[in-house]
Amino acid sequence: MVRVGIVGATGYAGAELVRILYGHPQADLTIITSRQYAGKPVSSVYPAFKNVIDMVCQEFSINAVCEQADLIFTALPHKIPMEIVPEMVKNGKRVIDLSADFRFNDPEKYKAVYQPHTSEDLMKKAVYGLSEVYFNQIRTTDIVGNPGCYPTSVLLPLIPLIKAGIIDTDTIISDSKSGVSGAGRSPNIGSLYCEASESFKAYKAASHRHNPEMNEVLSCEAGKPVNITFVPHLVPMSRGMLTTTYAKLLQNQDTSEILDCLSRFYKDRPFVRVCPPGSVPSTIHVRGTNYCDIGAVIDKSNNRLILVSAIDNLVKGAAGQAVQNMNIMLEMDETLGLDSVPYPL
Ligand SMILES: NC(=O)C1=CN([C@@H]2O[C@H](COP(=O)(O)OP(=O)(O)OC[C@H]3O[C@@H](n4cnc5c(N)ncnc54)[C@H](OP(=O)(O)O)[C@@H]3O)[C@@H](O)[C@H]2O)C=CC1
Ligand SMILES: CC(=O)N[C@@H](CCC(=O)OP(=O)(O)O)C(=O)O
Repeated sequence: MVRVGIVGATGYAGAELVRILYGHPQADLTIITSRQYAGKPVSSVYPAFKNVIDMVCQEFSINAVCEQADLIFTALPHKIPMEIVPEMVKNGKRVIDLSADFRFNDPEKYKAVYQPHTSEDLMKKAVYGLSEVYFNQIRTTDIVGNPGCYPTSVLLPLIPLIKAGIIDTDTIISDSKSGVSGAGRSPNIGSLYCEASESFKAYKAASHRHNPEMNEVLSCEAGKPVNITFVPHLVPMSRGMLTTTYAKLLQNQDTSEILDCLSRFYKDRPFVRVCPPGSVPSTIHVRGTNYCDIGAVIDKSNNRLILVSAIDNLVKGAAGQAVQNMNIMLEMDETLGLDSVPYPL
């Protein structure tokens, strides 16, 4: 059993961590923190947990968290984890951070998107937690920068094909649609029912903060600079993310060669499911699960590949992938705590 703690347990990603870790057979959830709900049971914030998880939230303190947990999840807004995670690591703790603070390798890139980093050394040591791709590095690290939800859905279909030299990396366009929980639980006008329901909008076209995160990883995998065009959209559903990616093929491959390449790359990875020829994924089929479903179609008239990937932004896009990373770090079965049977609809 490993003692685990969650800092920021009452946000959407934190609550999803509570749900998954509470049911994890090898994790003992010992401490959950929140400033607003300190002293209150998490079930008073999320009534679905009533009589199941009535654990009380504590005020955050480094000492309390380090005393009570050996592996810590931080599910806080960007820019806060870099102030507290170094102290946790100094105390010998292993940390999985869900924010962007430990995702980048290059401090200048982090600074360009967020602000100057206050813990550059640790940032450089951290491993990017895209579980299927960085499995071996995750096993031995003390600090994981869990990927953003959009990057997870964009990178998983692209990386095998880039590594195989199948697509022209100068022609990549990704178009993602996210459920509203992607914006977190803090009140903001864009998440209001009247603003988000019965509407479907693009935002931050070619200027979203996840674009540099994707570019850094893709450039590293391609061994040359890759700059993709990325446009996120908000769709009126609470959770789920669908990404459609377009890229020119370098040769005249057919769909079965693309699907074979993806299937080979992910053959030992239980959470990536490659769709059969002629079908593409839907968010409903991954809802509440840690799966990333991927489908491929070729537009023969343009020799253009179309990849469609679906994840649940709160699970594979955040808490589920974080627990998958914990399993990998602790050399446990990757699927522990994440293997419940998906809802059929
Ligand atoms: N939502 C999603 O789909 C995804 C989220 N993430 C990342 O996960 C992290 C959490 O996101 P999400 O759950 O959506 O956000 P929420 O806004 O829903 O939750 C944020 C949490 O952090 C706590 N918090 C807020 N401000 C502070 C502060 N100044 N100091 C300490 N604690 C604070 C809040 O609790 P309290 O105010 O009570 O302390 C709350 O528990 C973010 O870094 C986000 O980028 C990553 C991928 C997907
Ligand atoms: C729908 C929506 O608003 N999504 C968020 C991104 C989701 C996310 O949590 O990304 P980080 O982990 O990098 O914060 C946004 O566009 O800002």
